[in-house]
Amino acid sequence: MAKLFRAAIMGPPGSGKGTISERIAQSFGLQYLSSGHFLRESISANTEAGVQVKTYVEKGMLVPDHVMTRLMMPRLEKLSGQSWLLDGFPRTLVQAQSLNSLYQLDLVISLNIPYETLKDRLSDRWIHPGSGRVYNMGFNPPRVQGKDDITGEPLIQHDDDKPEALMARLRHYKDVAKPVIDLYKSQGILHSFSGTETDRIWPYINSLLSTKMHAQPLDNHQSQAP
Ligand SMILES: Nc1nc2c(ncn2[C@@H]2O[C@H](COP(=O)(O)OP(=O)(O)O)[C@@H](O)[C@H]2O)c(=O)[nH]1
Ligand SMILES: Nc1ncnc2c1ncn2[C@@H]1O[C@H](COP(=O)(O)OP(=O)(O)O)[C@@H](O)[C@H]1O
Repeated sequence: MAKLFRAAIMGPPGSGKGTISERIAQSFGLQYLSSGHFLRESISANTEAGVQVKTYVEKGMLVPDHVMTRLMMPRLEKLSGQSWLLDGFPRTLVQAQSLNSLYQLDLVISLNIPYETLKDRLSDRWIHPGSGRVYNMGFNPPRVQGKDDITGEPLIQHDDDKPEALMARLRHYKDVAKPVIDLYKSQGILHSFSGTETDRIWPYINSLLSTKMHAQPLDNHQSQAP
């Protein structure tokens, strides 16, 4: 059996993390964990964590590090025998250090997408709040306008995806992400991809993952016959 593979994807809001993660999960069988999805799930289930994080998420502010770590770690522990891909976590240096103390990542993907592209995409982004499924009216529209493909429920737009909130969000993202990116660069596991179209970036990510996952040394303990 191949060794476990652990990856994270980083990039500003709208850079295509969710879209690319879905392709990675499908093509390579990694478990996909999205911090934003877990947060929204806790909020709609009205759990203790959900009550704690609601105001931050609604205002587009970062949830405090210790709350985020407490939300994510148990979910990673449950996946102890599996390969996974993290989206949206770690977002700060403190979160990255907490993660590092428990798991060594094999690969971090960083997406660099021009501001104008992000602005256009997010103003066209519609979400199914129950599942986190993401649509774009030009790129991947729902089958029926304004309705989720699976449940038929209405789609919504996040207030913080509107252009007036976006510039501040992107600036903030850059400030917070820089030390995290530097950390992963210094560990030699950071791979950056630039471009304006997911479909053009995807083949490079696909080929990187194929190489990296096949290059993983076999785990002798698990591969030996009993
Ligand atoms: N026009 C266009 N839209 C895209 C492309 N890639 C992703 N999107 C859309 O852009 C929005 C942001 O993508 P998403 O994966 O949610 O980004 P995230 O915020 O980084 O997770 C969504 O509405 C996607 O459907 C692309 O190459 N072109
Ligand atoms: N790792 C994190 N640390 C702190 N807050 C987070 C984290 N991940 C998500 N959030 C919160 O959840 C919101 C939605 O996150 P996400 O779905 O990743 O959207 P986006 O990529 O559009 O920022 C963020 O605006 C922030 O409030």
